[in-house]
Amino acid sequence: MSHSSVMKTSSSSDSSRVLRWERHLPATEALVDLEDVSLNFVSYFDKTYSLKRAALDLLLRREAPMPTSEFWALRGVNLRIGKGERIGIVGSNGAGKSTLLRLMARIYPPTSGNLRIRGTVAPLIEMGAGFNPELSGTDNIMLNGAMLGIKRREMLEKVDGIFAFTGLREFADLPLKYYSSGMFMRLAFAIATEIDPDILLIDESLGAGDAAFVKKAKERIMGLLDRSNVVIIVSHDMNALREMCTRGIWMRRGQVAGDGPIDEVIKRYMQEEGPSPS
Ligand SMILES: Nc1ncnc2c1ncn2[C@@H]1O[C@H](COP(=O)(O)OP(=O)(O)OP(=O)(O)O)[C@@H](O)[C@H]1O
Repeated sequence: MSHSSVMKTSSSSDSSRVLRWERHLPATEALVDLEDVSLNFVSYFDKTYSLKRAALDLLLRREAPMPTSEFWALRGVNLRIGKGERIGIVGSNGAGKSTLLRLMARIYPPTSGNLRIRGTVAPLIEMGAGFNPELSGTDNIMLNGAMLGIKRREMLEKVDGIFAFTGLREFADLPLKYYSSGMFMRLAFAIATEIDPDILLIDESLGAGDAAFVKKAKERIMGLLDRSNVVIIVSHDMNALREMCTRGIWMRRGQVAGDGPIDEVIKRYMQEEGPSPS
């Protein structure tokens, strides 16, 4: 990569240190470019609104309460990701990691800021999205291909390779609802990687397979990198992230608290938010 990088520590508004990797990747070279992106979830349920109160409101012909709570799951996120980068996203529960991935998959639009994604995106995000439990394995492969914008003929040529990689050929005609979660995960992973996306988004799912499959999956991710694809992984498995990623992004309360070499970011994250030694 042509851009240079410098590690810096600065102070954020909540006075905790923010680790930044000053990157000089021009916007034209970025496959993923987030500029001051924020995302707000509005809850349409007032949690204190009980059945009793609803009945009273109805009886007294009072207006039901308007949606009250809103929550910023992402705040002012700036990120630029270039070809060949393998990103590991770390952070505590609820920090915004999965939301960030869903935003990059264009499942959620940003509430404010700019999001630019260039190239094909294969999201391995949640088991279920893009799959139909009533259809066979083969039909689900075709369905996913259609959703990812792959031509039917092109996808048909990939079916064999997908079953070879997963070892699930004998289950090709079985409806997906009879697959175990491990089998399902294999299929989803094989589809997402077989189409050779420019950007592969993975949420935790790597941990779900048996050891042999996890090894094969890691090799495939490394192969994607050789072809300069971008791989972005959300995981709580620090060892897997150290092994597979080059750059770490640490999310804290919806904000980027650290961005830099994976080892450095994990070290700082564990120091500040990791389990305290007993
Ligand atoms: N669809 C939604 N509607 C409302 N709030 C949501 C929605 N999705 C996520 N959130 C909230 O946004 C915050 C960030 O959630 P997110 O799933 O991104 O966290 P995470 O860092 O991936 O956590 P974990 O490690 O537990 O998976 C959480 O407080 C969560 O409750």
